[in-house]
Amino acid sequence: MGRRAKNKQGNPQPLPETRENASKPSQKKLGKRKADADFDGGRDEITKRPTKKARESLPKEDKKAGKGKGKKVAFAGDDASGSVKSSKSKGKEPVVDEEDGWEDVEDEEDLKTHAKSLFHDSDDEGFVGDLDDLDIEDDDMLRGPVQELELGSDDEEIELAPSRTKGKKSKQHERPAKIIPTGSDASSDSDASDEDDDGPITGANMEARSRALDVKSARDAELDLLEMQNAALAGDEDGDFADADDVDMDEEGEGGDDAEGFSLPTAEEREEEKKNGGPDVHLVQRRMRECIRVLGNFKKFAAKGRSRSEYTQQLISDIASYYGYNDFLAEKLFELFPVAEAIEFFEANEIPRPVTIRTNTLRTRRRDLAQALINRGVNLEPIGKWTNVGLQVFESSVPIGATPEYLAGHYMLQAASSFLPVIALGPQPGERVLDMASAPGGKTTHMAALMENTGVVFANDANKARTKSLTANVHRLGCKNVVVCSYDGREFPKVMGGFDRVLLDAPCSGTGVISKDASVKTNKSERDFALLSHLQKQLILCAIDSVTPDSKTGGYLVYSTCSVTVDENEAVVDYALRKRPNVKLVDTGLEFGVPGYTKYRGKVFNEKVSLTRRFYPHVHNMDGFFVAKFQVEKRQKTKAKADEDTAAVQGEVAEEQEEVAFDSDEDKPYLEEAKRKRMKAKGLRPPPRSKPVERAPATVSAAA
Ligand SMILES: C[S@@+](CC[C@H](N)C(=O)[O-])C[C@H]1O[C@@H](n2cnc3c(N)ncnc32)[C@H](O)[C@@H]1O
Repeated sequence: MGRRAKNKQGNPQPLPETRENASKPSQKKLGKRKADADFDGGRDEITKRPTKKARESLPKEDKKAGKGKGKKVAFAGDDASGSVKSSKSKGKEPVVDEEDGWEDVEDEEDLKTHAKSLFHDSDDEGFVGDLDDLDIEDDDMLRGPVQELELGSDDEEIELAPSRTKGKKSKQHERPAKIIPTGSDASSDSDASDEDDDGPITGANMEARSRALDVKSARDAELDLLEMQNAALAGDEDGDFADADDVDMDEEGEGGDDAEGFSLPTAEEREEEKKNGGPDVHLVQRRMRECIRVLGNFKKFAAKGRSRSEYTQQLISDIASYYGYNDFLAEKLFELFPVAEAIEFFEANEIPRPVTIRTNTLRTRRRDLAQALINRGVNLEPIGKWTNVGLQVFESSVPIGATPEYLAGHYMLQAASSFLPVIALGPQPGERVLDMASAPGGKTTHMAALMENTGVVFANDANKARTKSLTANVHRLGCKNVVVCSYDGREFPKVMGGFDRVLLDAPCSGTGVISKDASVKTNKSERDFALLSHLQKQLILCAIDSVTPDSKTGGYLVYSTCSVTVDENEAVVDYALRKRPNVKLVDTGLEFGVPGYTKYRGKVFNEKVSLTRRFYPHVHNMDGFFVAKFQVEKRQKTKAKADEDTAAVQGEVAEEQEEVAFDSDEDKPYLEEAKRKRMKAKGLRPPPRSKPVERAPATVSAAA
């Protein structure tokens, strides 16, 4: 049985035709795609890239266009015909009226908002960097994200230069689609939905209609995805996707119609290609198109004697080469989706996500902040109805990370996806809360604000260096209920426990934030994922044990990552459910998001794992993210047994041989070394090493 036989896939669609108005290609390309910049005209005009602003609007509109028979798969070079927002009336003072949300942020042509988008790196997320973070010789064992945008020296990354393109025509009409308009948007925005049916587009209704389209396309995208997943899970052979992956992968083609001149390369030809420095980018694009077409209807289009797995392998190899991933990660991510959707995911990773800020309600109100920033020439709008503190920044004539409002702590530069775990956790005033892996503090400060500076938030991070930026943010934002500490999360609840709520925003691979950190494409190996999953499993048990089931107001844990892999998400959650019978998954309370997998490539998880939520760049126009919410109840066993259990976390994880073939002996030196570092950091003298630490060879076998 071939690799993808278990996952049925949606109908791959033909790639789009050449678009007449393809924009001039950007010079900033990855790997093979660089070649596109030099390519001009003809039928390969598809290889040109649209401008960045235009590309920002791609995912949703693509998704929309992708529905039904006319569905297309757009590659990076395709023209972006995303949802477009147009300017509103001119010549008025910009006014923000929070009551009505969006409509009241008037777009001013003369607000100097013509700059191209200035923000490429706006996230605070991710354990980005390789698993050398677990390398004891590297003094940064528990390193977190590369991008720490909200603080101190990290702020350099967002000290963005003001626009130099003042006087140019406004790009307001090129605004990217709003971030995940939700059902509540749709229902509350009656103007938009009413006008969606008929009537001419006018200056007055354009904004509302555009928004309604956003709402619809985001909903469609989620529904598409659900539909595809359900079809795959149900083995619905009559469904739209029946002819994709439900056929035995090793089945041979019957000799369908290859597109003119196309044939899969033989093993020798591939070798030859490699010798010559890899395939030509245009050949790769063409081959990807063809493989997608064939995999969409294998019986009809496959060449005689060629198997499904040959096409799949070729496609994955071409994806890796085209988008610049290592083969392992390209395959791992490809496997998450039906074929056509996988391409959308990879495409979305080439496009920066919208820049968003979170109003610090300890210092200001969103409407006041919006007004202040608009007056400085920032072009912004509320993010959506699902958050009453988020603002999406489209353009700015000032560096958004250095405004007086920023320095005064009126806002945090924070990815929209980062709001989600905090919303799900819902910390209450007066509670005792733990943020187990908190630096640089985006979520800590959000929690402090929701708690109205009452109660206490223990903001912990194992990486002491990173707690500096955490502390700086806590101060800047005026959080008075935060205690910063630096323990390995696996030491909880021994160091302290009894929390009403715990957030474990776990160190992860960062596969959800590839658009911000392209290094993830190449620096993650199979072993890295095994190590991370292992660490996450250890941390989640300790996080659970830190929650007091006696809490009068809470008793909750939220587990989140900015990764989309199943090993780091559903597998960890499922593990926790198995190891801690006193916890149950509850609804996250989030209005959108795709349910977590309950079955994945032969693994079957607890059915309640469907209560977890996945967020994708190509569906929600936000970073890839995962959120699970647990309720912790009283244990049925004695306290002594419970303590024993906590101490045995490492052993328990190692027992999970069927999940992750992790060698506990191998792990010991790492833990020992971590302990030595912690002691050193505390000014204590660590005991001598018991044996030299070496990296053991990878022992992990493919999860599938
Ligand atoms: C995804 S980042 C956290 C981002 C943070 N929650 C925020 O919103 O700003 C993961 C963090 O986990 C920390 N970390 C890694 N291993 C840890 C461990 N064993 N215990 C506690 N923290 C750890 C990293 O230093 C990193 O700062």
